[in-house]
Formats: sequence, C-alpha cells, structure tokens
Amino acid sequence: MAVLTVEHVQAQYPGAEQPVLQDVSFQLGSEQLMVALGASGSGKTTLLNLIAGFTRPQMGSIKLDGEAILAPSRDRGVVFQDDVLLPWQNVEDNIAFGLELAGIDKRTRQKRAQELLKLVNLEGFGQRHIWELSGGQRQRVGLARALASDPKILLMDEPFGALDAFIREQMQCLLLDVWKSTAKPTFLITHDIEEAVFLATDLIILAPNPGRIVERLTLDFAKRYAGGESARSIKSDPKFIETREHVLSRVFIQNHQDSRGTVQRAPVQGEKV
Ligand SMILES: Nc1ncnc2c1ncn2[C@@H]1O[C@H](COP(=O)(O)OP(=O)(O)OP(=O)(O)O)[C@@H](O)[C@H]1O
Repeated sequence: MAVLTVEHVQAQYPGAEQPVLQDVSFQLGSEQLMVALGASGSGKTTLLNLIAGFTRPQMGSIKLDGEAILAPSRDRGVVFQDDVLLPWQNVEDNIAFGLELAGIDKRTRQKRAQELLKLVNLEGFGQRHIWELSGGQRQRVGLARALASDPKILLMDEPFGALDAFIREQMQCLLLDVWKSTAKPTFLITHDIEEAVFLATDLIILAPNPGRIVERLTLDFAKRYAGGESARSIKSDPKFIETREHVLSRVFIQNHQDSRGTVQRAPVQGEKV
C-alpha cells in the first residue's frame, strides 16, 4: 500500500514565468526507497520541501497515509546536506532534541538515542561534542536525529553531497543498512547519478522548465545490497554500468549538454516509461 501519494502537483514561485513543478505524480510504498534525480533547477528541493510540509503546492495533493500534508510534522524525518546540528549540545542530546521538544522524559530520550547510535554505527559517541566528529559522522548523527521520533517516512535532501567519494559510499551503504532494518519508506534527492542508481528501488528523473518527471525506473541494486552483495560488486556489474550510462544520457539530454548528439537510448531493466 502506498504511504505517500503525490498527485498532479504544481508549484510556482511568485514572479516566476513558469511552474517550478508541473503535474508531478507518484506513489511511495513501505518497501521503497525513491530517489529523485535531475539537473540543477529541475525542482528536486522544491518537491522535497512540499513533501516535508515546509511549503504548499498551488495545485494537486500530497498525502501521507491518506492524510493531506499541510505543515511540517514529526511524521516526516528530514536529513539535509548541511547537518544543522546544535554545536552546544553533545551527540546524544542532538539526536534526542526533537524528543525533548515533544516533552519526552530524559530516561526515554537517552534510551532511544543509544538505540539510534547503535543503528548508525556510532556506539560510544553519545557524549562527544559535535565539533569532534568528521563530516560522515555528523551525517550519521543527522540521520539518527531524523529517525528519533520514529517518523512514517524519511526525507533526505542531498545528504551526502558534501562528503568525499570514499566516505560517500560508506554512507550509501549505511543508509541501505538502516533502510533495511527500519523498513522506513525513504525519499532522497541527489545530483549524483551513480548514487541514485545504487540507492533507488524507484528512480524518478526530473527535467527543468517546467520541473516534471520524464522517466521512471524500477531498480534492484539496493535490494541486492540489502541481500548481502557488496557495493563494489554491484557497482562494477555491467548491468549497473549500463543503467548508470542510460540515466546519465537522460540527464544530459535534459540539459542539452550532449553537443555531439551521440547519446544512445538503451533499454534497461525495469524500464516503465
Ligand atoms: N524560494 C524560492 N523563490 C523563488 N524561486 C525559487 C525558490 N526556490 C527555488 N527557486 C527556483 O526554482 C527552481 C528549482 O529550484 P530547486 O532548488 O527546487 O531545484 P533543484 O533541482 O533542487 O536544484 P539544485 O539541484 O540546484 O539544488 C530554480 O530555478 C530556483 O531558482
């Protein structure tokens, strides 16, 4: 059953000549990790902000478990590229910050923070200061914090964009481990094509002017990782490379950057267009 339903959404910023998003529709179910990929300006962050309830669409509807999203809520855990952690609080207090605001008692908060530290492989880091953590560790704290209130859905806006390639892959794997063990439906946006293909069970490709979905793919690489195959083995598989190149060509076509006009339209696994 779909947890998140986005139907015919249109959004336009004041003064803009055309909508930033036009007729965007999709569903996200409980077993899914949806990635939205697209060129800069295709409306990815706008879409995530709408789902988070930070802004409202001009037309269409967005529903979580059948209820319209009208404002931010603890139902939706959000992870940003900039971790926005509180530097004057330690790791444990940062993770439990939302629970404290919700009036949850200290003992319960500490217990939940300990569970989440274990989940994101940061056991023993609870009393550390934020400035003592690496970039990847800070993103783990951000992920743990987003999960603290046991949201219905996890929303991630370029969460690994500031990390170097090696740490980025570690974080992709950690996210898939967390996705597998929590079974949280996840909506993630990224610029990174390899990341999108690796993480997505469902990939939507957005094009700009106006922002719209131009392709949808169902992929199985995340499930293969969750089933025990290594990230390196998956990413070097010819099927993965073929899919990555196909997606790359689609993003290039949108951007009109393929000056040689040599992009081939190869059919790939799970293609639904
Ligand atoms: N608050 C705003 N007011 C007016 N225009 C905005 C606002 N936020 C975004 N835009 C415009 O809407 C378009 C889409 O922006 P958005 O950030 O959603 O795209 P994106 O795909 O996430 O881009 P990027 O990958 O560069 O972050 C851009 O042209 C941007 O300039």
